[in-house]
Amino acid sequence: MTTPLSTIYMTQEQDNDLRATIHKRRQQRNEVQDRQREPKHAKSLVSQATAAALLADMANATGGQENNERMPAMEVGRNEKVLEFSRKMVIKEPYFTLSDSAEPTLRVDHPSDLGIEPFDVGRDKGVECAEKYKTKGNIALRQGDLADAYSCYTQGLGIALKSVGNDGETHGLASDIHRNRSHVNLLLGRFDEALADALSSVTQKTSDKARALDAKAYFRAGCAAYRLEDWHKAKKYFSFQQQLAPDDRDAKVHQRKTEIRLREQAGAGYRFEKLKTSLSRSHPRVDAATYTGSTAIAKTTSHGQGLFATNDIAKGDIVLCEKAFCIVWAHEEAAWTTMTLDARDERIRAFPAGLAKALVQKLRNNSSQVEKVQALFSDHKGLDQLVMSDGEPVIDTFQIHDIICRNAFSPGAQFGEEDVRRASAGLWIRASYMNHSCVPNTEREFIGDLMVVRASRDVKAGDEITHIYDDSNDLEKRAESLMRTWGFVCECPRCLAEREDGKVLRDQRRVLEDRANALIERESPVGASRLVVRKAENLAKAIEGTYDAKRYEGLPRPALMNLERWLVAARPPKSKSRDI
Ligand SMILES: C[S@@+](CC[C@H](N)C(=O)[O-])C[C@H]1O[C@@H](n2cnc3c(N)ncnc32)[C@H](O)[C@@H]1O
Repeated sequence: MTTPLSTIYMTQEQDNDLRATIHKRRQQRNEVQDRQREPKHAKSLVSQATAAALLADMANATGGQENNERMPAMEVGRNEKVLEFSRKMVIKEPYFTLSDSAEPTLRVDHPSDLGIEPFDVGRDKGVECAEKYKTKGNIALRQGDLADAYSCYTQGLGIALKSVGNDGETHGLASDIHRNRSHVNLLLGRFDEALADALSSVTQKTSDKARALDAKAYFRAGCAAYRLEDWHKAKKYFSFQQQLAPDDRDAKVHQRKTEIRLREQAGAGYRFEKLKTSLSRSHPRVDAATYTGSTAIAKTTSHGQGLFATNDIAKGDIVLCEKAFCIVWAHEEAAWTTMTLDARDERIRAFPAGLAKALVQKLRNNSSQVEKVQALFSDHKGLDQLVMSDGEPVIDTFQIHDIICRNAFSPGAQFGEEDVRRASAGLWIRASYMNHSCVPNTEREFIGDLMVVRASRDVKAGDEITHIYDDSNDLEKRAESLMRTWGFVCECPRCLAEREDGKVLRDQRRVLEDRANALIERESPVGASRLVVRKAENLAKAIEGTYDAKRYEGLPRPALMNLERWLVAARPPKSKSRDI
């Protein structure tokens, strides 16, 4: 990435302040940790516990607050209320604890530790009960309460499915609920289940009504597959929809869109200009497929896995185009940076916590996507296969933290100013396999969340595809950043040559480069006087002189690049030079 995502440079004073705060917090937490907690058994709470009562109870038990004072609803991140007071919560192995600022807190270690008491629809049994849940779900959906709608449909479905086979009516009811829940799942971003629900709802009956409902189900299946970027499946389901509802315009539009995605996936047909014009602050994500190009993931000799060219790629050609797996833009509500102190090396780093949250949520919602993220490089090994618990994938958030630190990219400030506190960050899975080189063979640009990687020189089949993680010309700064953010020492030919130069020569080159940059900034190349051009030429010669011809054979001379560009623009064409 051009700007390392998780490296922040602070003054010594800021660093000390932050460390002091963290150590104070740790101490406070250690002090309160030994205080007696009030463990309570779940059963003693559940019977009468609404969230409000539970929280008030907790406040009394731990904080000694007044009876009428209620704890605020549990906070996650920034004042985000996740417990609703209208619902009954059940907490497995509940216990109260004190936060690091000694506030009474309810501790839940995993989302599956928190259950929501089912809605009660009265004494009805069987089909009537399922019907009531369906109606309640429909009302919740109309009111935009997706969580309640989901919960009602799920309960209704559980009952309806048990009655399948007894009579056709009940089967129809299960289909209806599956179809409705598929819609809710699409809205909730739960695409795996949306797809499964949609397909389960298909009746294959031949009445007009049944065909219309099946068309709707296939539409939802197509949309879910589209969002999972499974274009072949999406095309199949949209075509089933079209067969059942030939006049449906939506089906045609989606079918056409999916065909465009398939062409993009095959590498024939990105319309970059159109994609650029489709972007805005409110629509910062492109509707496009990923093209993995002539690339394959394989083991490198010394730095884990890498990306390799499977064909020759000419300079300027596309190596790969990848849509972000998950991205949070700086201007979005979800953007949020935290400072983390890594216990492994005691370093403080800025971390895109908003991206971590969005990624964990996406994975929890779609277990089919978990393993390809877990397979990405991280120091904290975590889980290497999908583990399910209570129907949900287990996500090791420490592993996700590490994966983000090592693999996330910054797509640049495409929609306004950014700073370290609110910076755009995303995860591109295929591109994550590209290792670093200070003499890379690719360069990249972003169109919204589409990363376009092109060859910056000719690449031969079998070559490793690399990009530059930190493009500083200063060896020390670059090495520090590569170690701090990605944990390795670069052994590329450029680093070896610069190390061999020694500090004195490198410093000398840097002074000359600074002078060259100052000249470039001061003087426009257009109409520059001969004196200034001569000065620039002398500087270029001096910089060139710091590069040992043998040591730098075949290597770029980055300290010269800006000045050379300036000289090309400044040197007057031959016809004019006669006039001077
Ligand atoms: C984004 S991942 C690259 C893919 C990774 N090699 C893998 O096995 O999946 C970044 C990590 O790869 C390793 N890496 C990348 N470039 C390297 C290089 N030039 N030399 C040594 N290790 C490198 C470092 O461990 C770094 O943290």
